[in-house]
Amino acid sequence: MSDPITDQRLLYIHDQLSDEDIQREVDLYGPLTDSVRQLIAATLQTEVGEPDVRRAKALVEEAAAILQERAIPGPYGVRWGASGWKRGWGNAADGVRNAVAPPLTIQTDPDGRTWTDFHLGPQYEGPAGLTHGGVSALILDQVLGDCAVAAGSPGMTGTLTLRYRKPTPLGDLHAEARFDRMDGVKAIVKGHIADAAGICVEAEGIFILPRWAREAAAASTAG
Ligand SMILES: CCCCCCCCCCCCCC(=O)SCCNC(=O)CCNC(=O)[C@H](O)C(C)(C)COP(=O)(O)OP(=O)(O)OC[C@H]1O[C@@H](n2cnc3c(N)ncnc32)[C@H](O)[C@@H]1OP(=O)(O)O
Repeated sequence: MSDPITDQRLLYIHDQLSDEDIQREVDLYGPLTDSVRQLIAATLQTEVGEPDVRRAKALVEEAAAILQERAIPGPYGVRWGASGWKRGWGNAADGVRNAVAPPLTIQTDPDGRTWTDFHLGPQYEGPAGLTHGGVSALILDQVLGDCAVAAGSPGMTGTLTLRYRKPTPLGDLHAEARFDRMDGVKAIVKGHIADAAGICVEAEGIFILPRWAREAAAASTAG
């Protein structure tokens, strides 16, 4: 039987790709992912006739078959190249190869604040015309998690508390986070999503490096 911690560790991969090779992959797969993202929105919004829907379905299936001819068997994981360039390309919030990701481009200011301006299309709808609350949670989890990383305390989300203050529209939005404090091994980070009129969702996250990773880090420092 597989052990989830071992399985997770195996997906942190140092493959030593050069920056040039990684950039080539960004240039190749980034546009493919954008095309699939367009396809997702088009699938939702199309009003063409039945023959065109059937033709589109066959073309999509053909494209999927081409891509599946050679493919990894499971998740992408997190990979590092020779220079340390980190690729979480399967990440559901900001993965370069994940068409489900909005995607977010998260910036970090010199003072440690993380932020992103992003656009949510119709595929992220919950209540009519508004952002799905779970999508807001996805975005805040990532922006707050990256803020913990920037503060030098990377970790898994232990607890994420949200307060939905007013409905979040679809369209152009902003999210940001600031490191608040450490409480033992727990990094506490606060943030929000806002539209042009102000804050829609507030969040507080507790990020914890799992025990196995803390023990590995302590062992490498001791060694
Ligand atoms: C591996 C590296 C990961 C790096 C990721 C960077 C990605 C960045 C982007 C990320 C964005 C996306 C991110 C995602 O999507 S992360 C995906 C969603 N999160 C998960 O799946 C996490 C699942 N849970 C776990 O893995 C473990 O339970 C964790 C790691 C959370 C703690 O397990 P661990 O065995 O280490 O805990 P411990 O028993 O030694 O306790 C230690 C302390 O923590 C306190 N405590 C325990 N649990 C919780 C809790 N749930 N809330 C609040 N506090 C909690 C506990 O009381 C104690 O406090 P104190 O008594 O000392 O005061």
